Amino acid sequence: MIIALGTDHSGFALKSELTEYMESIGIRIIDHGAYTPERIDFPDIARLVCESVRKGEADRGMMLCGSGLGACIAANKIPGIRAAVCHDVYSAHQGVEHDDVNVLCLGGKIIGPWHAKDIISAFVNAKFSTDTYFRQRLQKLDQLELDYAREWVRRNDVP
Ligand SMILES: O=C(CO)[C@H](O)[C@H](O)[C@H](O)COP(=O)(O)O
Repeated sequence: MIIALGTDHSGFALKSELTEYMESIGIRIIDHGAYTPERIDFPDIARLVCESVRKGEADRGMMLCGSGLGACIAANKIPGIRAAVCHDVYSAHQGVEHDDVNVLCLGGKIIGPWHAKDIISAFVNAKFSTDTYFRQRLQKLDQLELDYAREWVRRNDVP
């Protein structure tokens, strides 16, 4: 599996502790930074990670920030992205199985590397369910995205 990986400064230390493990379990990483611990805004990195997923360069994405929350909010602004903060193993696999989560968000100030490794393993080994009703819910998520994009276009008087 190919994972587009990104972090801001607050997740930088955790990212550094995870890459070797990820490669050891067969994950190929596309590293979108940050490459140093200097302050950097998570929306800028989330854009790169999510674009990588949207373009199909990566199968899934992973974003780190201090809490995981800012990264998750940013990622979920991007069409086609279903990001989730998962700080437990159950959410990490259930999120993929039921909701087709495609960007895992972790908080570098919240969890340590050992717990993060278990969560990553659960995330990458999980597959979206074949049950029709989960697919129907995804279609409803897409419809929400479309409806509000249309509303934005109307409100901003875009021809
Ligand atoms: O957790 C975050 C957003 O949800 C960020 O990664 C930052 O850690 C947090 O906002 C604090 O920012 P600062 O620039 O480190 O003060």
